Amino acid sequence: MPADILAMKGGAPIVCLTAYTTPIAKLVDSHCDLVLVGDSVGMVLHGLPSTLGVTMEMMILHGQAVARGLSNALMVIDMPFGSYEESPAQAFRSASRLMAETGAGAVKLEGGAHMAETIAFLTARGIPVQAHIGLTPQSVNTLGGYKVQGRGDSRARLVKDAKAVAEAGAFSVVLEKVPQGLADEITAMVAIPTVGIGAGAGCDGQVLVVDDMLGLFTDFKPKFVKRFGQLGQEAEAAVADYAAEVRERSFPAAEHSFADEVKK
Ligand SMILES: Nc1nc(=O)c2c([nH]1)NC[C@@H]1CN(c3ccc(C(=O)N[C@@H](CCC(=O)O)C(=O)O)cc3)CN21
Ligand SMILES: CC(C)C(=O)C(=O)O
Ligand SMILES: [Mg+2]
Repeated sequence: MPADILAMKGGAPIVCLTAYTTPIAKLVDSHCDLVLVGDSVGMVLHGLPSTLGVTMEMMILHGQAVARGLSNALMVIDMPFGSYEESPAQAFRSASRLMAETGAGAVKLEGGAHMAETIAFLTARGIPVQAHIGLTPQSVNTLGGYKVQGRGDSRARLVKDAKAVAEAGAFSVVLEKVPQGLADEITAMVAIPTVGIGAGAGCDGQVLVVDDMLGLFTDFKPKFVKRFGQLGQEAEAAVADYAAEVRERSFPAAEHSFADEVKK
């Protein structure tokens, strides 16, 4: 429940990973407090160039798949670009649909002070909201790239954003690509847990894209990613071995094949 996450403020670090499919949800469920069906799914699984092309239909399909794999962690689902920014009413229609059709326990949306009214509108109507500030990938075109946020002039604005989403009723806030000192300051200041991605070790929790931390990609490694595995390399080596064995007819072996008659 979102209330359990809120209660972890200042306590044991909140563990969060993304998941987009049932098998990965099953794998991460018992280890995580929170599992995020991120709109990063568009870039990670569908080959989109950014998260802007992700649709409600994609989020619902992946949300349903993840829900089938979870029995422990709280499922949070990203609201896709264009599904909530226009008005609180539009956000309620989209968020209620995401929750009703997937069984998610909360939604996440990008934005600070300018989304506070929407966050208050949703929470007042039974929809727990996780906010996401700092580097908000759905705004990549106005931010001018996937850059660190909150240095220099924008520092004070980020502090205001964190306060605004907390006061609006968000049960938690994701801080993405924020300098660690600023993340520490925000964490100390707001009453809700901060979940960092590229925001230092002082946050109340951490989140990563599961494919990144598994090392499934060999071509994408932002500074904030640590590869806890090398699954991409392992997978490629396995595919190469398969191809070689097919070409030399050593696979399939007798043990993978069926006799014409079963011996009595
Ligand atoms: N696989 C994956 N992991 C993510 O963390 C992630 C996604 N996809 N897609 C949605 C957003 C986009 N995010 C991104 C995308 C790119 C960078 C990146 O390229 N960072 C570079 C520097 C780029 C720059 O400064 O312009 C880095 O080294 O951190 C970081 C986060 C985070 N999210
Ligand atoms: C990286 C996390 C915070 C996210 O928003 C996503 O996966 O879409
Ligand atoms: Mg996202």
